[in-house]
This record gives sequence, C-alpha cells and structure tokens, in this order.
Amino acid sequence: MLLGVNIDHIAVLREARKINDPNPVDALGICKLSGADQITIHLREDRRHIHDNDAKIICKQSALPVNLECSINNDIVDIVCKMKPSRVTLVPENREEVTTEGGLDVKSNFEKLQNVITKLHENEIEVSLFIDPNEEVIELSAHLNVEWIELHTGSFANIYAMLNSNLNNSHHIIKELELPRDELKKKLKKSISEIKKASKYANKQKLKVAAGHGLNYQNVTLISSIKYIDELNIGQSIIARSVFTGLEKAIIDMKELI
Ligand SMILES: CC(=O)[C@@H](O)[C@H](O)COP(=O)(O)O
Ligand SMILES: NCC(=O)COP(=O)(O)O
Repeated sequence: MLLGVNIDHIAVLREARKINDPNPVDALGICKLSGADQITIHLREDRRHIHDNDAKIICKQSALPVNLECSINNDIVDIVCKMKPSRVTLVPENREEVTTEGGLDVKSNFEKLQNVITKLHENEIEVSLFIDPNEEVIELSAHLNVEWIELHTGSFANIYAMLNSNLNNSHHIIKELELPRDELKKKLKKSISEIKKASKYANKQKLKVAAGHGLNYQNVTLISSIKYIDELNIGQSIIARSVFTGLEKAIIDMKELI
C-alpha cells in the first residue's frame, strides 16, 4: 500500500507565526528518504497554510509524485494546471471549516466537474475525487473518467477517536458523538463496513482507490487492511508525531504500520 505524506501541516506551523520557518519544501528530501511514495498538499482558496509559491516549488523540486488537492473553482484549477503536479485531487471547500468536512457533491457539480476534469487531463494531470464512501457517488465518479477516487475517512476517524482516545475528555470533544460506548462501537463497525464496500465497488469500476483524513498510528490498520485500497494520504498525525520523533522516524513508523 502506498503512502502519500500530506505536508500542509508544516505550513500550518509556519503560518501560525507568519514567518518563513518551518518550510514545507525542506520536508521533500526527508519524505523521499523515509520511504514515502507521494507528497500531498492542499492549495486552499484562502491560502491558510500552503501558498502558491510553496506549491510551485514543491511541484518543481519533488523527486516524489505530487498530489495537489484543490477546490473546483476555475481560478484555482487554472493555477494548479500551470504547476503540473502528477495528480490533482478535487475536494470540497467551505470557508468556515477547520478542515475538509465531507466529500465532494459530485451529483450537483457534475457538469462543472466534467469541464474541470477535461482541463486537467488536457494538461496531462491525473485526477482524483475526494468523496464519501457511497456507491452512487462512486458510480458518478466513474462516469467522469477520473483515474482515482479518495475515500474520506474523517467520519470513521472521529468515531474511533471518541471511542478509543481521550478526545471525549478534552475541549475538542465532538458533541454529536457524545454517545454511549455501545452505540459508538456500532457506528464504528458501520463506518468501516461502508469504507470496505465502497472500496470494493470502486475497484470493480476500475478506479484506483485512495483513502485519507484523520488517519493516525492508532486507527490506520483498520483501513490499511482493506485490500481494495491502493494508497493512504496522511498528514496531521505524521507531522504531529514528528514534533517528538523527527519526520524521518514518523514516516518510517507509519509505513511499517500500513
Ligand atoms: C482534503 C484533505 O483531507 C486534506 O487537505 C487534509 O485534511 C489537510 O488539509 P486541511 O487541514 O486544510 O483540511
Ligand atoms: N486527503 C487526506 C490528507 O491529505 C491527509 O489528511 P490528514 O491526515 O491531514 O487528516
């Protein structure tokens, strides 16, 4: 199974101080040497972490393929076409969100997606759609002739964290998941089975399958054991661990687990 390391979170730290350190570009060599298979970055419309210049340099200098996440807004798509990443993952964006909250609404945006995907393919860029694990959405994605889909694992990760970590005793408790343990266990089982079913269905549709969001050292094997998933994109937990162990060890440890 392939590992894409999302290095946005290095830029999050830089932007907290509004200086030039730490620089996500400095992670490229370490990711390659530690066995990562891909660099993932998200050029958000609000440029809250990765900026255009980071993305430009990363696409130019990375020895690993670059998976650039962006919204379906035409201006941003035109910008990323010029950067020539190996892959663009189209994701939904919402100004107020702390992080990507759900998958793309493929049905409502079908025509817009057709145009954006054509433009990306004309620029010889592979396309992936960041979607919820749902068969109807996968079927629509297959009709859009994309090479990849990425299944949003955020909801699985939230349930797992409320069940198995101290998140429910912290100020970041997820209110809507403040439920009896039995109920959370059922929800977790359902969520894993949806991801399994969706990945199998996507594989049958000849789509390559990635998954990601909220995956960490505790929950990752529940997802990496699903045989229809080809690749995981993981950022927050790897960069968080690297504060204590260094990036190289954080990546090697994750690679070993998956
Ligand atoms: C789409 C997605 O899942 C990623 O981009 C990732 O979560 C890191 O980016 P943000 O922290 O900006 O959501
Ligand atoms: N698309 C998911 C991703 O790139 C990484 O998400 P996270 O591990 O930072 O939550």
